[in-house]
Amino acid sequence: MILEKIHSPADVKALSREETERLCVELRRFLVDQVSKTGGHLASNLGAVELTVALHRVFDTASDRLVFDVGHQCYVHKALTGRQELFSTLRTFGGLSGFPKPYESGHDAFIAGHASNSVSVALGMARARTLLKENYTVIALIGDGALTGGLAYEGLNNAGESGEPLIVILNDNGMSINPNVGAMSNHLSRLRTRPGYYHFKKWYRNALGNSEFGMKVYRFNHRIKTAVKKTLWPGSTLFEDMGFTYLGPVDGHNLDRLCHVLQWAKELNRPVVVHVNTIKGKGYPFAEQDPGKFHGIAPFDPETGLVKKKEINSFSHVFGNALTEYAQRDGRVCAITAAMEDGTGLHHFAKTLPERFFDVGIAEGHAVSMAAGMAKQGLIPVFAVYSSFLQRSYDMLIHDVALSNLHVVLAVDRAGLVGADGETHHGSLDALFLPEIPNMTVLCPSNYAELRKMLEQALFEIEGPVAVRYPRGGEGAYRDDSGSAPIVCLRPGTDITLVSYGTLINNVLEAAEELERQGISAQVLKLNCIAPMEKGCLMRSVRATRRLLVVEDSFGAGCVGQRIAAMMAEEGWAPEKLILKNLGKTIAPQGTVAELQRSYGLDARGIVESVLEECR
Ligand SMILES: Cc1ncc(C[n+]2csc(CCOP(=O)(O)OP(=O)(O)O)c2C)c(N)n1
Ligand SMILES: CC(=O)[C@@H](O)[C@H](O)COP(=O)(O)O
Ligand SMILES: [Mg+2]
Repeated sequence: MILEKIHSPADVKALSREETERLCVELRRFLVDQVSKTGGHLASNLGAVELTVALHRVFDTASDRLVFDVGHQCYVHKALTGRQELFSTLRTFGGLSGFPKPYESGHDAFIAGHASNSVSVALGMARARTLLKENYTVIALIGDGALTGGLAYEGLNNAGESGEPLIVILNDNGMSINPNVGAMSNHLSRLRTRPGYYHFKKWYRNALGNSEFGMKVYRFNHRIKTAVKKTLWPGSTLFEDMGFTYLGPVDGHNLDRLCHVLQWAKELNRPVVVHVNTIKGKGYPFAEQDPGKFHGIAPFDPETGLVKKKEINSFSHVFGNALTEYAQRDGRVCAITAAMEDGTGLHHFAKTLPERFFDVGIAEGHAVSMAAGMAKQGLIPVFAVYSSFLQRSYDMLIHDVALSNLHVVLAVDRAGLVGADGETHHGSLDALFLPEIPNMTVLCPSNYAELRKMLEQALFEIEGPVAVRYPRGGEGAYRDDSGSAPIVCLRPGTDITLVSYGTLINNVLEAAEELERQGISAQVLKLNCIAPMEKGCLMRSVRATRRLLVVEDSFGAGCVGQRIAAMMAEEGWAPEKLILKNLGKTIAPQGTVAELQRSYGLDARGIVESVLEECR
């Protein structure tokens, strides 16, 4: 086994050509084997095997800076940079992250998780290198999906004009999670089919020779070359028009070509785009056939490609089906996704009502502004989006939606702790920033029945912007429809008021039962609506029990508990005891949701312990 002997990129560089080919075969086997046990982002990594090996043959990631976009395709990089043995812990609590983490290794240049920032980060690094008179190469590795995000164009716009030596590698597999969308994707498809251009450039470069003089002539003859190229291949690439040297398209599974083109890009010493064609899922037939399913997959049987755990229903599925039903009832209802059709449960809607389904690419800010335009002209747009990705749209929510009080509906999926994706993906902010937005209503279903009902209210009863937020996964034991009141009392009690919203109410109810066994009578209030907040019921309850505990899986500053406390203070009153259980100032790591809730004391046991500590 060659892979076993790879402990650092130096070992990769020392391999013969034939050994390197074998390494790629072993890496694919390793990926399928490991990810089948832990789950993870398989298809993108399978597609990037040769590209990552080539990067480690040509560059030195200990000093050169390799900036991953999204970072879900970093597994091979991790395996080649001394972290092979940690793969059994991939995406688990305290284990190896599925994304680049500088705290894990100096080879991880920058944190990643959200798409489209790599060119901007890389340009920042390149500027730092130049100003500090240092000498290393900066590389942004961005997928064609991530290239649908507006931020990527801000980076390219600035980088192309800067003249700053920088390499942007475009890993083009025609796929985002679902097939890629948009005009840029079409432009890339056209480029993919003109390999002759790469060969012309290669010939031209070879004709000048590899000497220092030849390279100088190559660099300085840029204009002549461009003129010849324009005659032979009319129509330049967008990248060239933006000031980059464009190399490609290159077969991303041909190691020799990859190493050649990367070396060449390095020597050019200017802004370069290397366009690499890859196949998502390459080498594992199940993933090649269905790259969407293997983009991010739960543990599976490598022999059959079947997921081990039976698929359970989820909030996302219930949302998607309910929205389709409501849209069939009212022709104004439209669905918008930012490249998350499957994850947000919108596939059924997309198939049933394709003319009212809009996948805008990884463009959350655009999605919100487009929804605003739709709402202004009489449609009822629903933007289904993961909580942490909605952070990208903050100003659009205020400027384009809230200021005009437009009826845009946000279906905020993955609200709260999400689990194995970790730091970058937890929805720990939406319960803080959405209620702050003027005119915004924020509804918090605790189960499927409530989600269906609240979505209907959001669409047809409530005016202005409305968010319905729900977590990753499924409902818990609490399945009643608690009714339409903004706050409902689920359990009477006299010693303390326990407050929560969403599925965390399950933990609170469990805690209340345990407290009763221990002689403490806890009143349980469930917030169906966290904005605007209804104060009457809360005030009455806490005035009676004198003690208040609020449980949330959000950051502490500005959380619902703090807002309740502020509201009471405004009334000139405060509870004798106020216990706020949340994520505090910390960024929650990866792990199962149960493990994370345990570690923050947000589970029933943690709630009981806090109450006993404070109330005894
Ligand atoms: C801001 C943001 N929105 C959505 C996502 C979810 N997401 C993760 S990977 C991905 C597709 C990326 O496609 P591409 O960059 O082409 O990489 P590939 O998986 O094809 O290798 C999406 C939509 C994200 N990570 N960040
Ligand atoms: C890399 C990325 O951002 C997505 O693939 C994300 O991991 C999806 O998460 P879910 O598994 O919750 O859909
Ligand atoms: Mg892609």
